Amino acid sequence: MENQNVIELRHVSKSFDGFFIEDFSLDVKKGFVTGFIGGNGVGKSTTIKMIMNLLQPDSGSVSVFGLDYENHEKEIKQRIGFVFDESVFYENLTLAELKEIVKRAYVKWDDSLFYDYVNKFNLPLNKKIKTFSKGMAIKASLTIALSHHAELIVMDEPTSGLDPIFRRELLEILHQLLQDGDTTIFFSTHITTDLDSIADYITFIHDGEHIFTKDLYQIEEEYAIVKGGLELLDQDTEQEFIATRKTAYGFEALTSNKRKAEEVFGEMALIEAPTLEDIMYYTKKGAVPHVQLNT
Ligand SMILES: Nc1ncnc2c1ncn2[C@@H]1O[C@H](COP(=O)(O)OP(=O)(O)OP(=O)(O)O)[C@@H](O)[C@H]1O
Repeated sequence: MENQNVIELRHVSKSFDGFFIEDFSLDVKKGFVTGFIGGNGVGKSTTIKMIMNLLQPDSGSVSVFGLDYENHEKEIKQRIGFVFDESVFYENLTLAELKEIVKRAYVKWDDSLFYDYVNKFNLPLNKKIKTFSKGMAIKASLTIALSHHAELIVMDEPTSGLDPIFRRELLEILHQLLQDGDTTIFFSTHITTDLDSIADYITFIHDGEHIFTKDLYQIEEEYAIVKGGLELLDQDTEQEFIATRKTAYGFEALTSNKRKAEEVFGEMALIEAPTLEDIMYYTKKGAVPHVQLNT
């Protein structure tokens, strides 16, 4: 049977001075959208660079389409469209000139698709790329990435620096790509609300550690924000929470065991669905176990 994971990281470690990813494993499922979330400096770009072979792990393995980079780099790169935040384009070129260079690298390059996106994004073909605004540069990067019928689209914060209208357009384009069949999309973002409408799975990384990959439904089933009076808190009940925030009026806390919280607190507390931002916020605060946030 064909492997249903397009990306597999196995026990990957990578360290920089003062930062490390250790024993990081990850599966990205074929044909789905996986949103990659986490705070600033937790290792998202580093992970994406390892997926793209722009950085090599110190140990562990990375495979894409079931292939390793050591023996299959060309084949893997043919099948990926990559969009990233930093401009590594040849900035003195125009988009038309850049296209002529890039198209030679891709067997499945499609000029008509390229011009469709250029028109859709209203991009100038004959202006130097260095004169592009940040949004235009991301649109240009996206245009290049989408013009060679890639099976996997990897994007490092594609929506950062984009206005809300284009962000919505981008999500629509991604929806269309998905309808065409087997395309897999993996992208990092800080704008977690973008994920509600498009992501099937969420991968959450914190301080170089893979906290979870879950589908949105599973997150809703397992995680909850619990709100109640301070009298409900004691050592035992607090153990249930990832982190607790106390105010003069009561507490608010995140649990990853919603059912247990319902059993323990019943009608005495409010039990609500958390946002992805809530999960990120409390996980960061709870990195020291059972931390109390007195605000
Ligand atoms: N080439 C490098 N040399 C040294 N340190 C690096 C290098 N690349 C990344 N780092 C460090 O690794 C850590 C993780 O960085 P990374 O860019 O992966 O985070 P991120 O999750 O993408 O953050 P952000 O959301 O802010 O872009 C940071 O502390 C960063 O300074």
